[in-house]
Amino acid sequence: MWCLECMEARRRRHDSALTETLSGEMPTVHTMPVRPLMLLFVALILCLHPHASATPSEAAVFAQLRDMWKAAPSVVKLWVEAVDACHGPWPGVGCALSDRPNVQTPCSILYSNCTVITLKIPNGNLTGDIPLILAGLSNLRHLDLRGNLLKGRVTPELLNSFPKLSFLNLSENYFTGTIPPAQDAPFKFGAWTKNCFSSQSSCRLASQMRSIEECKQHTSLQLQPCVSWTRTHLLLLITVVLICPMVVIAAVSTIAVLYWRSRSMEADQFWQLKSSMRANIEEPSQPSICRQFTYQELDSATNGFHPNSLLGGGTTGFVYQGKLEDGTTVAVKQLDTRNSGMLVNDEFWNEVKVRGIIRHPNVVALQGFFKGIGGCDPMLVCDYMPNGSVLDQLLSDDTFLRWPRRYSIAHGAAVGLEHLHEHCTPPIIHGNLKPSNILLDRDYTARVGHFGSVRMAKVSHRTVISTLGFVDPEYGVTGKLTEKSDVFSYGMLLLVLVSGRRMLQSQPSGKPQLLNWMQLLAKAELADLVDPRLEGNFDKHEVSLCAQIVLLCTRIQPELRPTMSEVRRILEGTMQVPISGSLDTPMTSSHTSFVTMSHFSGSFYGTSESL
Ligand SMILES: Nc1ncnc2c1ncn2[C@@H]1O[C@H](COP(=O)(O)OP(=O)(O)OP(=O)(O)O)[C@@H](O)[C@H]1O
Repeated sequence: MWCLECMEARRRRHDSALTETLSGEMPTVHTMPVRPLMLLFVALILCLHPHASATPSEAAVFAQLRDMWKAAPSVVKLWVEAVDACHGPWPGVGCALSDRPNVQTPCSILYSNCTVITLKIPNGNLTGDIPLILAGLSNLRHLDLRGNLLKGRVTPELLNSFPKLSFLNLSENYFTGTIPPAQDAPFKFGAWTKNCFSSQSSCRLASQMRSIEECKQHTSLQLQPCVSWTRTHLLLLITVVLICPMVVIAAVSTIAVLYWRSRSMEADQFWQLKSSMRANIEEPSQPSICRQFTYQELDSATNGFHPNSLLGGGTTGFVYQGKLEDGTTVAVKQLDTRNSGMLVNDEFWNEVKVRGIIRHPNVVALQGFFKGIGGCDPMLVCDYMPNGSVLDQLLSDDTFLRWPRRYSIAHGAAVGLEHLHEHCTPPIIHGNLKPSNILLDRDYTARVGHFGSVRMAKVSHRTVISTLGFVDPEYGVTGKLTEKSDVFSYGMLLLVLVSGRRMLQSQPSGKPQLLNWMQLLAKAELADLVDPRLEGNFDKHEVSLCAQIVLLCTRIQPELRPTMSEVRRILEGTMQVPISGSLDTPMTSSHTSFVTMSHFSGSFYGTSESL
């Protein structure tokens, strides 16, 4: 469009038009007598200044504009093609000298370098978009196209193509889109009224525009739907604005309070736990661990005391295996008060509660009790020992206790008894120590079980004597149980561990073999004493120690028997066996001395007469 050939063609057309004009087609006014002179003058000027006009590019722009808008009843019709835009009487076009572009000047033929600075075509019925070729009027400062039928978008790019524009009047057209933001408009003054520009939100026309209906008639106006702010919306907005912060504040405070309370509860629990621990340590008599069971609990734990749950039984009742609701396996001992002569009174239960807090690796823990309400037998609930009792192990054909395990059981039972005698306040006397009451946990660690029940229940003399062989003969005389009674029983237990089950079997006479073995002990060879099932696989030194402890523990005079801590230390090898001045036979002698190792190297002397 702006090429040189194009402009040259126009130039030629322009020259021919001028020739035509000069040959007589000028308006009537020019047919006056001065006409030849004027034409001659113009021709002379044009000869002198062949380029005395708007710039070639501007001329080309106007040529196109005239082609484009010539149909419209506007000033464009008066643009005479034969005359340059800046020199001819072109209505609506204003020019200035190129070196003084700010001052509009009638660009007479005396001046050559003119440029278009003003274009005013108001109310000219111009249609279509703003022609982009207008950008060719690079010095345009004033553009007035108001009151036409122009439409389309006035984009920032279009406005930027008039870098020198200072006044723009596009009002009373049908432009759409949004009013260009002020920062995008290079001009100082802009007039946009009575168009179809929408507001920034694009939902309605901006102020001072035409009506929407009018715009819709002349344009393809499409507005985005507006959110109409009704009163309800406003109320909602106010509510949200007011309530949201309150809700947030309430939530934050609630969380803070809950957090603070949980922290203080944790602290309370910590101090409660700490003080309860202190109470347990400082007040061992507090029955905090031993709990009272209901009959239903124990009934369902033992599957209704089903025979399949029966573990064994003794003189004071039967023992059942049970499973509590929390999954703990327990041994439930039913106390047969009717047949055993046990007196189970308040004193008994108080004692049970005290015993219930004792926890030691060599003592079977008492977990709880049932008081025997409603004609039901009272019961004691203990830790279940998976490997049963020493009695079970020795009598069983399936299991066989090797010597190291027997020695460790002897040691464990001694430690357990020592704990009851010497570390509990007041000291606890077992009163019924025997192989069925030394129980074995999963690791075959010996645990003293069912301790104290004989003493606590004040059982009849007959009941205790029924465990003949293990009971201190002194008890038969005095009816009084002491720690030394337990020491005697321990001695007998040790004898059983060394010599095996033969001791536990009864003779046809009904007398336990054990008594015979006690008689034999004094004179028997060591090898004869040891359980033949061991087949000689035992530690001779340990067996000797055990034999000496048996003799020490079974002395007829209780005060000459060792304490359980002494027994434990002898077994551990941290204490020598006390040397007596003379040989003291067990059970028979009133002599106060201890036996020596030398007694085991040969024969034992003396007999057990009293049992
Ligand atoms: N806590 C336990 N865990 C596993 N088995 C046990 C437990 N207590 C007892 N038993 C089993 O029950 C058997 C009998 O125990 P119980 O205490 O009734 O015998 P006992 O001492 O002869 O009786 P009593 O003390 O009435 O004379 C034991 O030999 C053992 O097999």
